[in-house]
Amino acid sequence: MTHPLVKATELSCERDGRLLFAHLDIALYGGQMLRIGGQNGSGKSSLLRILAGLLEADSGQVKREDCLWMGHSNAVNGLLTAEENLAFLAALHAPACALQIREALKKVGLQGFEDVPAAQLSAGQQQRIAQARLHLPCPALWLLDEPFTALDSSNTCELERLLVQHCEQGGAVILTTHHDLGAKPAAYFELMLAEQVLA
Ligand SMILES: Nc1ncnc2c1ncn2[C@@H]1O[C@H](COP(=O)(O)OP(=O)(O)OP(=O)(O)O)[C@@H](O)[C@H]1O
Repeated sequence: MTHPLVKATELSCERDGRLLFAHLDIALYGGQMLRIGGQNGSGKSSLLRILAGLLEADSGQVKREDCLWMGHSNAVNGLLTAEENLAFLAALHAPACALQIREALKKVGLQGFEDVPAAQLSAGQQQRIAQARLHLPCPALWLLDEPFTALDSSNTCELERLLVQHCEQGGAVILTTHHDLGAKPAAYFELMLAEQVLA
């Protein structure tokens, strides 16, 4: 193994007077997947946001490579078409040409919807626009917050397959999900957050 794509040391986080986690160490290498689990409000999204650099921990350190972030809200703009949205999201990492964008939309089943404003698409279709980013050139480390929300069973299976393939090709995935994964890479780990209350 070389160096980890993300390494967190001694992380602690408290929100609204509640200790969510403390002294947490995480190191994830290429080829590995980590699922962060736990009940609603246990701190899964908070931890993922800290790993992505979107939220500051109360203590501890995070070192990581560039990452692809997909949050709870899919960052899709209802006024833009599916194609325009994906072009915008792709450009956060590497600009993609029109052909690549159309191919990626096709891979998530949005062929024929390229020119439709996202506001006129269903929640699952909007989620699939965001998911299409995973079919374009992007960083090796993927941080995904509840990526299966609003996806039907066939798209759920397809996304699971894609995540496994990404790990098998040397990428790494950290995700939060309440969904039981049907497909996992060989190097699969789970971190369950438990609710803790400050004394
Ligand atoms: N913006 C915020 N400001 C203050 N507290 C917050 C904020 N967002 C979340 N919290 C608190 O942090 C705690 C953990 O929230 P978080 O969203 O990390 O949990 P979660 O495990 O991802 O929950 P869920 O499964 O419902 O998505 C909750 O008690 C919540 O009230």
